[in-house]
Amino acid sequence: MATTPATATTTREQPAPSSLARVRADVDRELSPVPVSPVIEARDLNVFYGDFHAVHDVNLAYGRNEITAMIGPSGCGKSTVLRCLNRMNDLVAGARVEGQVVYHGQDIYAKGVDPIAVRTHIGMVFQKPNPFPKSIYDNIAYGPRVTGMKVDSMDDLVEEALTRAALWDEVKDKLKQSAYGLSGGQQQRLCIARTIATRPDVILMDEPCASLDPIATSRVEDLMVELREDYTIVVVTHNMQQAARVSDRTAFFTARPDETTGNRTGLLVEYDLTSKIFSNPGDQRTEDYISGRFG
Ligand SMILES: Nc1ncnc2c1ncn2[C@@H]1O[C@H](COP(=O)(O)OP(=O)(O)OP(=O)(O)O)[C@@H](O)[C@H]1O
Repeated sequence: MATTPATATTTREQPAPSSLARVRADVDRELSPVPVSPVIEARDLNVFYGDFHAVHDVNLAYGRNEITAMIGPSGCGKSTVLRCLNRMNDLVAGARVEGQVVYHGQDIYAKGVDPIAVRTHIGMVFQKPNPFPKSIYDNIAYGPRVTGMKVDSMDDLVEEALTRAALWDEVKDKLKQSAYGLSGGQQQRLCIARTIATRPDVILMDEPCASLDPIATSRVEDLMVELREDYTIVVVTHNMQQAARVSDRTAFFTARPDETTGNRTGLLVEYDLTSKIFSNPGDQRTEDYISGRFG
């Protein structure tokens, strides 16, 4: 069984477009070429929707306290892979997963593993902010309550989660008001706070800024970089500037058409440090994509 992620095997000389060069000094840091002691790892991951082979043989390790971006053209399987990482695909009719997702040494698809427990450790933030039709306070308290989490003071936990999500100052005087009264960007930070409240150590984000304006996007990106200190973050994004701005490592996926059926199966092309992917990718397909030649 292959456990090492795909890595570049060739060196290319053409530089990436300057707009994708790293622009945030606070993101850069020294990292080993592959993640040391990954928190979560996809091994020989294949995903099917009915007869359709959506994702082929993905091997990818997600480093502790790192932000990993998954990028690639529409339909290459990024969201499908993301949903495998906390068994969200269990909820999709007809979806079937083969291979392993190993979280702290445990295959989360092994017999007897409770998917709800998995999702409290590996939380997810979706493309559209989806607060519950409840107060701001109850949105945060909901997860700890339903999972029976032992909490000394719910008030403290709510404050802590909202503070970590950089929202406390904006909402501390209206905790009993409906979450629907918040702006889209605030709602997304509330959803991040709600995820944090169950004390996960991995946060999955599926295009978390897709419905936000540039200012709200920038707040969420800042938050991601702050949260990296305590969490392992995996983000699917269509926005290559965003991947270049916030992530430590980037995985580039593409979709390969089947010669007989024409069905397009997603595969991992290349995975490396973000600075390398956007300046000197090892695969022509990556370079074509990041330079806008296809996708
Ligand atoms: N619930 C589903 N049932 C059937 N096929 C699906 C389902 N979800 C995704 N697919 C198919 O699986 C493939 C991968 O989809 P996925 O959404 O993971 O790709 P993606 O790279 O995230 O795309 P996008 O960037 O457009 O969101 C696509 O061909 C898609 O049509």
